[in-house]
Amino acid sequence: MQDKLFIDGKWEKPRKGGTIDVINPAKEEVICKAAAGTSNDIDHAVKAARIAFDSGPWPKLTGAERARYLRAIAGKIDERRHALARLEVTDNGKPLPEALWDIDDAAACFNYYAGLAEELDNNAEEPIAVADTRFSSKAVREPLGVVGAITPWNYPLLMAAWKVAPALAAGCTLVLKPSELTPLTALELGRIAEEVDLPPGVLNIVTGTGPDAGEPLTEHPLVDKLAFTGSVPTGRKVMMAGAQDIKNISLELGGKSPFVVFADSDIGKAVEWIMFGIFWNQGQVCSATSRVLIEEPIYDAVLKRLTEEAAKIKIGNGLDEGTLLGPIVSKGQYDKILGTIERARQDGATVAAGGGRPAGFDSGYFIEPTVLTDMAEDSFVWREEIFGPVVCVMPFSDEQEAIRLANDSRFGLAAAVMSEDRTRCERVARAFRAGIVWINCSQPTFTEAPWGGYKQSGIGRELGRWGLANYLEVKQITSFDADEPWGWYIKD
Ligand SMILES: NC(=O)c1ccc[n+]([C@@H]2O[C@H](COP(=O)([O-])OP(=O)(O)OC[C@H]3O[C@@H](n4cnc5c(N)ncnc54)[C@H](O)[C@@H]3O)[C@@H](O)[C@H]2O)c1
Ligand SMILES: NCCCC=O
Ligand code: NA
Repeated sequence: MQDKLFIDGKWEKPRKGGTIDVINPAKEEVICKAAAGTSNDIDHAVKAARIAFDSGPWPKLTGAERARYLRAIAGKIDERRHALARLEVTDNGKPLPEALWDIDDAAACFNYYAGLAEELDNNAEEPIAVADTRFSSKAVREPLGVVGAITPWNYPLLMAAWKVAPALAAGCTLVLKPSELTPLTALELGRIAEEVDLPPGVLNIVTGTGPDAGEPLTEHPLVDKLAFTGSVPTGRKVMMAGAQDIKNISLELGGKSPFVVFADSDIGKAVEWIMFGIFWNQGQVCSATSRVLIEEPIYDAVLKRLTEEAAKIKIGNGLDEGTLLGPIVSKGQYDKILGTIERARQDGATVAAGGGRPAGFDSGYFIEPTVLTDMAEDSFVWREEIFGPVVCVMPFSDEQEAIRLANDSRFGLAAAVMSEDRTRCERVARAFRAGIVWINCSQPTFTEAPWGGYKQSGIGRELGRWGLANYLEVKQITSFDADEPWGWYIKD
């Protein structure tokens, strides 16, 4: 199955017959071969999705009927949570407890959007009061059409769920193109779709590389919407490709999110959340708080404790008991992160903890939890996303300076603030130019709350009711209800 594509309800070999090695990053071993889909496969999948949308039952079902499929998918994910989590660890490298959490979140996401699909039966129509009482008007929400969904490797099944669940709830059909680095759990989603008898063509899954499978999907004229999660450079390409046909686009891109810690914070709590903000998932989190700003009176104490605690994190294969930091997802990302640490050193930064490959690891793309200090505000490491377990720490003198430093970025995905003073937290939260703000914590993510970025971190919001709105068109239906003639040209 892994070397096949899921198109129109059937598993088929890619038309050009190519494969991609799927690698376990903890061992640098090939686990299996996935199908290398290309433009012909994408064309076939998009046409299947188009037919399923234009003449199939899916968009015409009631929300409650679609909800039954979504709940069935959630149930199947839940049934095989252990197998899916282990597969995610083997493909991505993350520690097993994190993978289990992701799988549970993915199931919860399908259940949540099942609820919103049911609600659509009652709230898809909204009466609009218009000024001229001879008319009545209403806004009707309808499924947007065929979606091209492109996902990254950091949360493989969860990022797919964030798109597939709301799109299905809305009545759309999809072609999902998962990351070539971690395609396995997305293929399992295809198997689940088959088991729950999702109508053919409603969900199609085409594995392949960005240029060979992703790009043709973004350029396909029969796709109505592109839903993309990934890096800013690729997001830019997706937007440009979508511009050709004026496709609806939502982008969830990168970040360089700040975490502002005020001097009245508890040192232990601050260090724990700083660590969760950057070492969870090996720092491969779009919203990772990778720039930590600490108020001067506690800077030395926080830094000391942070470097001590970072050095204690248990590194290992994600399947091993007690592992809290697994390998980086791929050789490419591993080299990129080590290269950035080296560049930071050359630019004058101090490596206060970690900074390289941990001792005793012969294979696997492992990097130590790394703490950098003394970097310049305009340095590469302070400004660019690293997407690894590397945190930059800088002192600040007052609230105004903290806000200036926090917002001085082309990104605006997330931000966090810690202080005992709730009024100050609220004030700083409002001052951040970011789509997600955490107070006295960093990273907890809830299916019900909107997710997305300001500035170059993206366009649109996933999750919550905003996530459903991504996949709905709004139609105005206005009726002239008066008995008298209109009387503009014909007066009698
Ligand atoms: N904002 C969020 O919610 C969020 C979530 C996860 C990851 N991210 C971001 O994703 C990035 C890491 O993920 P990545 O390395 O997989 O990103 P990426 O941009 O390299 O790849 C993302 C996806 O796009 C595909 N792709 C590559 N080139 C393409 C092209 N020309 N046309 C169409 N598709 C193409 C890839 O195959 C992959 O499926 C980070 O920058 C991270 O911040 C953001
Ligand atoms: N907690 C999930 C974050 C998704 C972005 O990378
Ligand atoms: Na992999």
